[in-house]
Amino acid sequence: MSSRKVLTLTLVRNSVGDILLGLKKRGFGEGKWNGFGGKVEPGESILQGAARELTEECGLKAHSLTKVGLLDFDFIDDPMRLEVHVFCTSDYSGTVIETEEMKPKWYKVEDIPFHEMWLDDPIWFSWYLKGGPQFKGYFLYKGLDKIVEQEVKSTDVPRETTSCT
Ligand SMILES: COc1nc(N)nc2c1ncn2[C@H]1C[C@H](O)[C@@H](COP(=O)(O)OP(=O)(O)OP(=O)(O)O)O1
Repeated sequence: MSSRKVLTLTLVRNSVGDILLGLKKRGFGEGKWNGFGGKVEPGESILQGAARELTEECGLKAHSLTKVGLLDFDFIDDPMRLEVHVFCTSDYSGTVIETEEMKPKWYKVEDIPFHEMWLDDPIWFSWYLKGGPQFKGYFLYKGLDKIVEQEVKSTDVPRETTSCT
């Protein structure tokens, strides 16, 4: 029987359009640049989980978050599906800090280091960057370094911005 883990992933852009990524220092995805996020904890909503993880991992407080997509990840020989809810925000306060989990850095969009990120990132990132309705992606990994099935498509669900206060 299969099971799933619900996670969040938040992409922050500043007033000049740069993207904040974090170098994961430990655990799953260690050594890769990614947005900020993690598991949704019991008793919190997905939005609350996304806001909490953002603060825990880079110090920023999101005032609102925009849901931009959903990514499902399966892994051959592992019954656990990862359901990753993708958010973005430019509505935040605070100072970016390095934490035990992440080393943050601002990137120009044209300099996003896809060669040091998850293999799926270059496939769905353009759906995030171009705006429009929410996207939905599916990836089947063999190990952590090979994708054997992939699909990203647009949904008819508009992006939705929700206040975090
Ligand atoms: C498999 O492909 C993935 N691609 C991308 N782009 N992002 C992924 C992938 N798998 C997981 N993620 C994201 C989802 C989360 O934002 C993090 C993983 O979070 P983590 O497992 O570290 O969750 P935490 O709750 O922070 O974990 P601990 O508190 O146990 O460290 O990566």
